[in-house]
Amino acid sequence: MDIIRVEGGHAIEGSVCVSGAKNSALKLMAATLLAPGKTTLTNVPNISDVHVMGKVLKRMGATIEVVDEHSLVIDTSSVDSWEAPYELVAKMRASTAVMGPLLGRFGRAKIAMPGGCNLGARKIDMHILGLEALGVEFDTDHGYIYADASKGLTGTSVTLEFASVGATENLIMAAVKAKGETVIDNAAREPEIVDLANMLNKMGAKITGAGTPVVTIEGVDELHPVEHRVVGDRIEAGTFLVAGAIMASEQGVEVTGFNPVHLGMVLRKMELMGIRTERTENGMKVYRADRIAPVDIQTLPFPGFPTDMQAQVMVLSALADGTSIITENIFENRFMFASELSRMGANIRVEDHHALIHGVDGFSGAQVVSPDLRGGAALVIAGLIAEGVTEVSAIHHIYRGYERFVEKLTALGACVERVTLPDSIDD
Ligand SMILES: CC(=O)N[C@H]1[C@@H](OP(=O)(O)OP(=O)(O)OC[C@H]2O[C@@H](n3ccc(=O)[nH]c3=O)[C@H](O)[C@@H]2O)O[C@H](CO)[C@@H](O)[C@@H]1O
Ligand SMILES: C=C(OP(=O)(O)O)C(=O)O
Repeated sequence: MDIIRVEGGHAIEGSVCVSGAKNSALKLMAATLLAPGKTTLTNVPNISDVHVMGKVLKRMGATIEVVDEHSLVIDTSSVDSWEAPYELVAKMRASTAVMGPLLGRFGRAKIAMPGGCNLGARKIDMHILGLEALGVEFDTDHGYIYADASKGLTGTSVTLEFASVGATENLIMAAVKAKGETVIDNAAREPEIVDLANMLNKMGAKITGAGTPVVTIEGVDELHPVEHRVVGDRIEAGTFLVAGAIMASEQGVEVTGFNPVHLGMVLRKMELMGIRTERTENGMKVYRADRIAPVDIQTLPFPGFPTDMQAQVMVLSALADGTSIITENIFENRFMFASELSRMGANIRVEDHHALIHGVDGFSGAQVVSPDLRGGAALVIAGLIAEGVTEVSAIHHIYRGYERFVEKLTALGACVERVTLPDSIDD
């Protein structure tokens, strides 16, 4: 079993460059299915979720050439299967992003039903309702969804009940090949959706309005392969900014490789907490806060505060002078992290989707378990300032979305290592 061991109390400084965004790269990889031929993706993060999406595409008959650690050439010309199997969907829910492209190109898809995960039920009913409006017929059998668009996809108007990222993406990727115009109202506006639309437009799609609540897609007959660079990971950037806010030396920590505009609400809340950040030529610099002010945050779809930054910012609020309140509106079960942070001395009371966080003077190192991807990363960050040693287990969650997390922190001067523990005699 591998764990991440952190010795607290070492200041960090210097510059860290974030990788390409997981939440964009996965969808861009799925979108290559729409353009038979070789699409080149650069700035692809080397993380386990990307490896899983690679396996999904290869199972369908795609070939993937790894040009270098961050560049992939994906050839989808010989794809001859339309199935995302259970063992891969169970590993990564974002495998469902192949549904829209498969329907767009082949008119059919067989996708294992994703089921819930440690964040909540995570249904895909909105994906299905939207695709049905485009003319897709659905059937479910033995845990699989069978989607059939053999009668063709026809442009339509879809109003999403909630601005779902995944539903918006699947609808866009199907609608690019539909006959006529599709309008998605109450579309999600995340920067990763804009990245997807940009790549699809380069491929020949006609999408306007991505990044606004109304996305319009004029269907086309064919898409062609392109070269595209994955947008920088705003959530990884935010994670390192939080690390700097609690442990930077006087020089501060610079985070590069992302667009600060994508972190607008996070930076605003950090400012309200008394954390000083400044724009640099290539990103943002953050300085350690002597005193952190309590804050009131609620997670919302972009441009609201991202749920994927909730755990990291809870670390800051747990050290504030006063009581903060964090409301989680996106996932019903995203406070598992709070009880792990409490093992390190945090004072947090969770009631439904609200967390009341009474600031404490410091954390004490402890053995804790990553409850999920962002919670795991946040525990490592908390360990940077904790007194003594923190050992974080279940770190496979962290490696789903953070490339070289330990190495990047170590390069900043943190005392962090990945350790393989011998099997216990009880195993
Ligand atoms: C791989 C990826 O890009 N993941 C991101 C994506 O997840 P994902 O695309 O799954 O998130 P959604 O925006 O779709 O989901 C938000 C909420 O809507 C619910 N819902 C969604 C679809 C549906 O058909 N029915 C339904 O009830 C979900 O259970 C959840 O409670 O956006 C989330 C919200 O910004 C981020 O936290 C995830 O990191
Ligand atoms: C929730 C996340 O991802 P996923 O949707 O892949 O589980 C995340 O990136 O924090």
